[in-house]
Amino acid sequence: KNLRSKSSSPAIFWSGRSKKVPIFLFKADALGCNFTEHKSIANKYHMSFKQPKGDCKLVRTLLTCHGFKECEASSVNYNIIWTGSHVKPYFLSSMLKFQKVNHFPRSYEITRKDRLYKNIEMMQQNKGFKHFNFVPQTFVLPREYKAFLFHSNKEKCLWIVKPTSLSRGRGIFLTNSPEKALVDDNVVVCRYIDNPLLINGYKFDLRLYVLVTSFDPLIIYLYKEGLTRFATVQFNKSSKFMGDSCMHLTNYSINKHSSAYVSNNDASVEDRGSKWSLSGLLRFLRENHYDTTALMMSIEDVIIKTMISGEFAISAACKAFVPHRGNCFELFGFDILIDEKMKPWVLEVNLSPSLACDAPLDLKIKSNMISDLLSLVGS
Ligand SMILES: Nc1ncnc2c1ncn2[C@@H]1O[C@H](COP(=O)(O)OP(=O)(O)OP(=O)(O)O)[C@@H](O)[C@H]1O
Repeated sequence: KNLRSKSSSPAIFWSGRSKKVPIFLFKADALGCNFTEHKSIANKYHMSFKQPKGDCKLVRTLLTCHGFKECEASSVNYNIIWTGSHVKPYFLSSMLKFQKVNHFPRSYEITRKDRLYKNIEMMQQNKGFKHFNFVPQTFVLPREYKAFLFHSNKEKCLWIVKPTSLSRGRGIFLTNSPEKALVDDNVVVCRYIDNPLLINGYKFDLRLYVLVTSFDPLIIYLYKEGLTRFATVQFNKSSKFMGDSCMHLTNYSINKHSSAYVSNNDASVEDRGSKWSLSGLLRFLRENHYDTTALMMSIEDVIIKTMISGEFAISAACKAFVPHRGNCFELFGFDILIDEKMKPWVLEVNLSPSLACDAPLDLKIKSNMISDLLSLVGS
């Protein structure tokens, strides 16, 4: 019902979740349309830096450039639905063989912080802790406050508290006193990784793009390029600096407000300023004698294991609601922290990772990535 309630603009519809998320349906004009010319399109944007605004703008622009037309949400004659959130089961079950939607049912099993940890914890119990020890220990408060107190009293350490209802670093704080983690809001509290790998003294994390085209069998693609996001204050693990979010959080949305944020207006330079590309980072690490092949192998390993932890629930939901094997695909944004022992930690898996292009480097990486994704999904 909600999916079909019209908004003021005829082509944009709203799904009925707490956050209002636009849903776009597209129809291919030309049969056999593909995205093999995506590089020239990406370059065109790059050169003129015609910045697509908002997440769906990039997808919409790429699709319209390739002959797709946005169609009425009431249309049953569409090729692809692109939406920021899940679509309802009844909608999925009406899909025809050639139609695609950019989410799997129940993929929140890996994109919700609490569900992700519970699923990984289950794998730790069933398959051996050491094989699935790549997500920081997590408690959901107030529900698990007792268990949290028990663990935090056993071993003194730093915890990072994150409100479940907020994103982009909002409301996050560090604490070494467990009772301070109990606030009015529902939160997840995670063991703080206090030995991050540093570059020039700064903490960073990775945003990697992972496409799943099937959960049964599991088919995962890791995009070759990604983003490296730096904190803007040099790292110091002393509890004196616990309150400095520009030291401990690497979110762009937090650090962009810092006077120390260095933006990079040249997309051909990939290791300058507060945001680098993944390849810029790997080049820097290689030059400094780190084993980047081993690092990427362990990153692939944790990505695959993360997907395996949600595989059972998601493929069961697919069996129940998705009529054809190729109807669903999904792009996930993995946030990965590397510690000083070169061990990757999965901090979070983002549903509908941001496709906003605030800098030329974002545009270059994200437009190429989305073009490749659409080519792959459409082939
Ligand atoms: N367990 C941890 N140990 C060390 N640093 C962490 C940990 N968890 C989060 N961080 C830092 O805090 C930042 C924000 O955390 P996280 O991405 O989980 O929160 P968020 O506000 O939900 O962000 P997003 O907008 O990506 O959803 C991360 O980018 C990372 O720099």
